[in-house]
Amino acid sequence: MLYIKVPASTSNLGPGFDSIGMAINIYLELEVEESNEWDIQHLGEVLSELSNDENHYIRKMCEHFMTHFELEHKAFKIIMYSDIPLARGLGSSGSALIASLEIINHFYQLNLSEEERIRILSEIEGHPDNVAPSIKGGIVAGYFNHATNETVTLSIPVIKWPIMVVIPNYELKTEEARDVLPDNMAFDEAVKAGAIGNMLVAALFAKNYSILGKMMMNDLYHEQYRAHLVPHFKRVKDVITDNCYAFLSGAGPSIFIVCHPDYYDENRFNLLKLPDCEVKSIEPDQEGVITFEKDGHMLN
Ligand SMILES: Nc1ncnc2c1ncn2[C@@H]1O[C@H](COP(=O)(O)OP(=O)(O)OP(=O)(O)O)[C@@H](O)[C@H]1O
Ligand SMILES: N[C@@H](CCO)C(=O)O
Repeated sequence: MLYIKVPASTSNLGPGFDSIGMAINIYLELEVEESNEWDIQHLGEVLSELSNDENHYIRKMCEHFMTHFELEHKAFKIIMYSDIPLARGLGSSGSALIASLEIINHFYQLNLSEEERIRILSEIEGHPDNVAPSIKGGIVAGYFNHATNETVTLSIPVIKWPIMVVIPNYELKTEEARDVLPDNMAFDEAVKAGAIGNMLVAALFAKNYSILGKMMMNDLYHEQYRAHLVPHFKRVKDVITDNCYAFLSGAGPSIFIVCHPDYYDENRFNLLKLPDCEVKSIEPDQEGVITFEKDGHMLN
């Protein structure tokens, strides 16, 4: 029996659009074995609405990889549990994609390296900021070069201040949140946006979380275009104090909060009063995806 555990991710960290993400301690777990026919079972609430037919994303991606690598098609029995809410900007599709490639890598003994898996999956997603951190763990900066089909990634020290995520009770599909982005950006605006992103990375390495927070809240690439899709974003910004910083997690609608330790309790309490959302205290996941063979079931 193959066991796979994939962390969720928050991407962009504000101005690191499509290129910086962090793995977090919310997980997708799977038990997988070869079978005569496809059989996908969902445990728990989060995945309960998903179909288990041929349109299931993990099945579709496994079949895609079998064709891509010119492999004889196999079927699998999968039992799956997830705490990663779907279409909330916490990388659920990236985690499912990683699980699919882990299955193929294991059962066909492809021995794909970590870098190779990140490259293959970044090409499918179009950007590495969910899959790279969920594979490597921690915060990862990545660049996917569409022209040469290469990916470069490097790890960055994780944030030491407390973090929370506000998860609204509605979905926002990444596709919809990308459709509202502009096709072009003026040169001077792009220079400013890049400088803010550079300062974000410098602040992470310098562990200067006040500057980090300010940079997180100064994104020019995507938040202004997506804000109308996430009414909770303004409500969150209205209740947090000056030492607490908020950015849109991935494509939204979840909102990520990084908070000075002395102000954490007060801010958490205020956020808990907001209607129609869940507030979770979380931590970075430092391990990334885990895959191993085992006897018997762990999920039931
Ligand atoms: N474990 C899973 N099994 C099957 N399909 C999944 C799974 N997780 C996610 N999906 C599919 O991915 C869709 C959500 O993908 P989408 O890219 O819109 O959001 P996200 O990945 O949660 O957010 P973001 O990319 O902004 O971080 C779900 O509606 C579902 O179809
Ligand atoms: N960087 C991506 C993450 C969502 O997959 C975005 O913001 O659209």
